[in-house]
Amino acid sequence: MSSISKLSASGFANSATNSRPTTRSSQQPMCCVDLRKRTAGFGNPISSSKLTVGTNHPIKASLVVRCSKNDGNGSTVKKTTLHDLYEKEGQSPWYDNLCRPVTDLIPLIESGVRGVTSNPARKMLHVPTFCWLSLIEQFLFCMNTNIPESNINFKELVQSGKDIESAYWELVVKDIQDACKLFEAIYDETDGADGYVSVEVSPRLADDTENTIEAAKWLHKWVNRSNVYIKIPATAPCIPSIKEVIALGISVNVTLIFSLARYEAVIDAYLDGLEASGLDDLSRVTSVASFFVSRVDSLVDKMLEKIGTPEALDLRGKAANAQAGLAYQLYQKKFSGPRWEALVKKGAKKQRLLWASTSVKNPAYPDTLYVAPLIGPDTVSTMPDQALLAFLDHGSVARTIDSNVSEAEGIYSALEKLGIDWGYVGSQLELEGVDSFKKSFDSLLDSLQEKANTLKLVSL
Ligand SMILES: O=C(CO)[C@@H](O)[C@H](O)[C@H](O)[C@H](O)COP(=O)(O)O
Repeated sequence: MSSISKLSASGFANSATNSRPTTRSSQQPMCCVDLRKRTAGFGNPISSSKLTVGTNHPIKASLVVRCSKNDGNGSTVKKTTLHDLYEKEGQSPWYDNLCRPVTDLIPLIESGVRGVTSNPARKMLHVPTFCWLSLIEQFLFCMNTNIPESNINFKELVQSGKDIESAYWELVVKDIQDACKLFEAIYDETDGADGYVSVEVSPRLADDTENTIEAAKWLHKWVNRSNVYIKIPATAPCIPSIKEVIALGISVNVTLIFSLARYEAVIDAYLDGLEASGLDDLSRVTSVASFFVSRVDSLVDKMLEKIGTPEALDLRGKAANAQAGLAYQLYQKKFSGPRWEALVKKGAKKQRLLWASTSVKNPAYPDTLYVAPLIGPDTVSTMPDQALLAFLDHGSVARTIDSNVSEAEGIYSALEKLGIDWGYVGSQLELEGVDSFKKSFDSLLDSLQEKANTLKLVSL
């Protein structure tokens, strides 16, 4: 058996024996409200059945169609593996692609999606034929193809003299607010534990402690929704920003975490922030720690191939999930004991681990490799289109995240013995992650500027 098929057959995709007994497994899906009513007030709601950039996109289209089949249009909503994931195992499936129009999220929510993450950046899929489009790219695509692009009139913004970055934020904030409205029911039903929409501060601030704090305050105030997560990267300069922002009572999605050492610093920043906050009730300040998975394998696999021994080659495709398993152990350790119990008395909620970068980059690997082996209570898995589609189609739901801790420990130290420096892996991926987010952000602003120049010329 190849190392890869072994992985799915046993390894971290092991079927678990320690499933959490659930009190909700026999209930209906949590969010059965008529979500279409929630789009009232969007100004210019765009029907999800209409031809849009979202549904022009092949995988996104299949996902929306797949989920729409689940929409009983008034009749009972069918249960999916996403509902099972939450109800039986306590993991929240989120959608890693806040899309335009946000009404495309409705069938996904009805199919069990419980939150959404968004990126300012273009995310190149490591498959040569297409890429995901960021919100702004979708916006530009709509403008260029005469599809109603937004309720915000970009032309008017430009003509009123708005600079491009301000116009960018106007567009993004409106989408985030609309998406927040769609997830409000889940947020309310779970008393603020779930149903979040994330929006990231400018990636240009990743090495700027003070301005990240200011940007988070400004964005939080502007979006003005209880269920928004302000995304802050886990770079060394932003660790103190996270503490400060949490202390101010702002909920945070800490992103770009690639190593156990940095993850521990992130948890400490959350705990320090809660302790420093003057709030009597901490129940409304929540956080997720976004631990990236597939990118770890992409880098470590290359290093293993360079080493080239049979032992090294056999460890390909295993580093990311082994490290993630150990992160879950750390999570359990840090959110227990006297320090944590003191915060619980004031209503504090655990900072949930969120698995990000869950799409498979090596087509030889099983398509649910970064979802199925990482299932555990009080976690979130944010899945882009193809991972979500794969999991809906043939995902198996069982607690796997701690079903074989000693195997995870064994793999982690075997990799170390082979010369894989986990410190290097973490810092290299962080560097690449921050850099690519910055570059994409800059190129998006350039594209918007180009569009603005054309509009100005047209209006002269
Ligand atoms: O919000 C988050 C994590 O906080 C996610 O959107 C996260 O940025 C994405 O999962 C990653 O950027 C996707 O990474 P990848 O699949 O391109 O490696």
